[in-house]
Amino acid sequence: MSMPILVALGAFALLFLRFLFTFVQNHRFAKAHGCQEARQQPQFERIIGYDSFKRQVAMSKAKQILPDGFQRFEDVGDTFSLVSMGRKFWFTREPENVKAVLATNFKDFGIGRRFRAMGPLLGQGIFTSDGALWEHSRALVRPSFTKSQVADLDTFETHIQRFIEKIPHDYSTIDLQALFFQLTLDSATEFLFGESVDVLRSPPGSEQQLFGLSFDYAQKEVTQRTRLGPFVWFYRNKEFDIACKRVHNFVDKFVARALEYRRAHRAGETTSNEKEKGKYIFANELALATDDPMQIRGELLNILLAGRDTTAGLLSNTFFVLARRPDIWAKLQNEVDRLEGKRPGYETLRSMKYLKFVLNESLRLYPSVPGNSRFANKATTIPVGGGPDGKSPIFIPKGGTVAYSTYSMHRRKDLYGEDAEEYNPDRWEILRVGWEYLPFNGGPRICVGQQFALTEAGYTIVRLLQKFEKIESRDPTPWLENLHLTLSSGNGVQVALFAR
Ligand code: HEM
Repeated sequence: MSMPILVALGAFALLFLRFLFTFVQNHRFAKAHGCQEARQQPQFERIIGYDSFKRQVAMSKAKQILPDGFQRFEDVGDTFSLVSMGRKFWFTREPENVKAVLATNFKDFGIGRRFRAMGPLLGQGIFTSDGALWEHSRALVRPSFTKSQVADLDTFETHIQRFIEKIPHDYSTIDLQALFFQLTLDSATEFLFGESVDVLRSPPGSEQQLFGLSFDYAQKEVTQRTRLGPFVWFYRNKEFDIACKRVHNFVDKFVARALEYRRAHRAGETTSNEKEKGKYIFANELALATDDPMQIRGELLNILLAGRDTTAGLLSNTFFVLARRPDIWAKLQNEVDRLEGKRPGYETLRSMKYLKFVLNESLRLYPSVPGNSRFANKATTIPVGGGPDGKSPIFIPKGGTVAYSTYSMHRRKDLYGEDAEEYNPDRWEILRVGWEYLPFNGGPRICVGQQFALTEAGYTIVRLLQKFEKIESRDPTPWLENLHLTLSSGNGVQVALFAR
């Protein structure tokens, strides 16, 4: 036998032995933990699982990924496995499983190769990193989200006024969703960079507008890159590269300013930038903690991505419903009118009960992040879903993916009652929730911007209801999903608003 054949046979034998060893080890581990198999999504075959991939693509085109996923849970069970493009997934909408993945067994799971798809746009930062890098990012970013920093409503008011100026006074139709995305870009950049890109006012073709368009484009491409998995290495798109470059060049000016702030701060000087504004600037605070320009840029873009579309989606989905539900609009207006036209502060917003119910209910039926997944770093388990009664733990091998659907969990009738799919803010009068309600995630990676988002969304709703008497839907179609990394309304929010 020739040498190359001997080497090949040796390698094959080693691989086989390794496979056998892992198989026996996994089997023992699963048995010791009382694990049983999860239910299986019926499939044509479970080796490649092409049917599953095809269904996903078709549902995405029809804007039906979320209802289709919900129906699968209804048909197969609250936890099931399926194979798609050669990879096995465990899908779940069981609060106990989600809690295990995000909190109890947090160290057993990671975010996988998020950086691979998102790195070219976002770089390394809190959202794209794992392990020690993530811990470092989280520690860097966390102090910037205290109450005093997220409650800068004076600055936000200027953006709201620019937003209101864009609403026609002749009752003609406007897509509020497009405006909400501009509003949240303006306010997020103000908080992060110390200077808003002001897309609500900047002229077409301006540097600010180009930044907004490039960021939007690159973000959509990131969704596409995420779907491609390891095949992303073979995927080239020049426009994406140009968009990333534009975004980086734009942000780097603010990074340089922040580093100048650091130098001045250390020298005991005040920069003209800080003197002028005298306000909290996230980039500057980061620069006090690190002088690495790539890390500052990365964290800024990570937070822009995590915070901007999510809040715009929440506002859009809420106004989509409000335009069709005069009863809810009237109740909300009743509460808003108790302010007698005054601008609400942070504490006032927190005390507005019905406003809170409306936000809770929007995030229940239309969670801005409707699904997510985690990847096992080592052999582990999730507590329920195995065996014929679905009560046994399930074994998850190293590299296995657990995908959880917040959208489907939030619509379970056994958790929320027979009217689970109805928009009813009043349910929050008595509803007490734990892991079955998870719009902001849970465990160590819980959303850092939760209070920021709820304050901004609540303030926007109050100011719009103070300005407008009535809202009218100009779109007869039912709600459809617009699902990229986050969720918004597929047909936008086509309405007319009637000033008081
Ligand atoms: C309605 C609005 C929002 C919703 C529903 C929301 C939801 C979420 C969810 C579900 C996650 C977990 C993602 C994951 O682990 O894969 C998350 C993470 C995060 N969110 Fe939010 N978010 C919102 C607004 C914001 C805002 C306004 C900011 C900042 C200004 C923000 C900053 C972050 C950051 C930095 C993370 C990553 C945390 C980490 O990995 O440690 N979010 N958010």
